[in-house]
Amino acid sequence: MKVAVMGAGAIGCFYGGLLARAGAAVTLVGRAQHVDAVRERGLLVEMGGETHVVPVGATTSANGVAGAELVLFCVKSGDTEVVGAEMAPHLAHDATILSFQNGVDNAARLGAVLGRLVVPVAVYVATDMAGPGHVRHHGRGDLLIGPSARGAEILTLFAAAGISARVSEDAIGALWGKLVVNCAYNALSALTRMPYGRMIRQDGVEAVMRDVVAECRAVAAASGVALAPDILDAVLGLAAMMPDQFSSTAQDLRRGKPTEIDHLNGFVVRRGAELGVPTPANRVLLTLVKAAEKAKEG
Ligand SMILES: NC(=O)C1=CN([C@@H]2O[C@H](COP(=O)(O)OP(=O)(O)OC[C@H]3O[C@@H](n4cnc5c(N)ncnc54)[C@H](OP(=O)(O)O)[C@@H]3O)[C@@H](O)[C@H]2O)C=CC1
Ligand SMILES: CC(C)(CO)C(=O)C(=O)O
Repeated sequence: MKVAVMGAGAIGCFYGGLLARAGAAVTLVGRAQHVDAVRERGLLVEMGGETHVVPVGATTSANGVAGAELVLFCVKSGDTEVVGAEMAPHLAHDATILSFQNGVDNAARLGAVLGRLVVPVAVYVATDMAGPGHVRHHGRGDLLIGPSARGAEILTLFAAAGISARVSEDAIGALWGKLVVNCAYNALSALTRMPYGRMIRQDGVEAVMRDVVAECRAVAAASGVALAPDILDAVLGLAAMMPDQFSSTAQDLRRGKPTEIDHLNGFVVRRGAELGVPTPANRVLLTLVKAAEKAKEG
């Protein structure tokens, strides 16, 4: 299967790199600094104490998706519409498009831009970019993929690359579960500039997290989504599992990059307003992160 990765960052380089290493024909579409490095010496995939040098196609142009049967869509949530529109004219009519993004509505939003089905994927991994064309794996890697006509073929491709994946009717439900975790941790870690272990021990923080989760539950229920009954325990337990982790929102803010907060707490606030469900705790976190994004602009 010919594969294209739209958005060669931490997620795109990791999964694109694993597929290419297993022999798939992969093209990464990314920014010039990554594309230049990959063309010069291959993609570096650092995992399990080893660094693999993976030869893989790379381009800065959205026409890199042309002819791909499978497209992994890996840009941040705020870029979905713009990047979707860039790649739309180049897509094969029968390409299968997988949204490898956090947030619960990226596949639907991209599908609206492209006028076709986009398959949601819940991505359970921790990766980051260590430098140009150099991705680093920190844990997990398994995928829950929504149904598509090519589901079996995709699983075979991923299995050959050592990627653990399964097809599920409930990928969106799984993304809601991730959303609740993100709503509870991302903004608070960004605003306190603390990793989860320290953050949750601060006075009042756990109580705020409980309020955030309760609001997410109410919005999910009003949306017809049943979250796991033990979601609160799972959320609170994550701090002990990842005590040194800073949220991606904290990392984005520190680097002066736009965060995905509009698609995390922001999504819950918007959906709550549509459904008449109050979301004051999520709204405060959203407002403070949006204001903090502006702080660097002076
Ligand atoms: N990293 C992780 O461990 C996990 C991430 N996710 C989710 O995966 C998604 C992707 O995250 P992640 O990979 O970390 O993000 P990154 O920012 O590392 O990767 C996205 C890349 O796409 C690039 N890009 C944006 N627009 C274009 C364009 N028009 N043409 C070419 N390249 C473009 C970005 O460049 P630029 O920054 O210059 O715009 C960036 O390099 C997010 O929704 C995230 O929440 C989910 C699970 C874990
Ligand atoms: C799971 C969590 C909260 C881990 O940091 C994450 O997805 C993020 O930082 O965006």
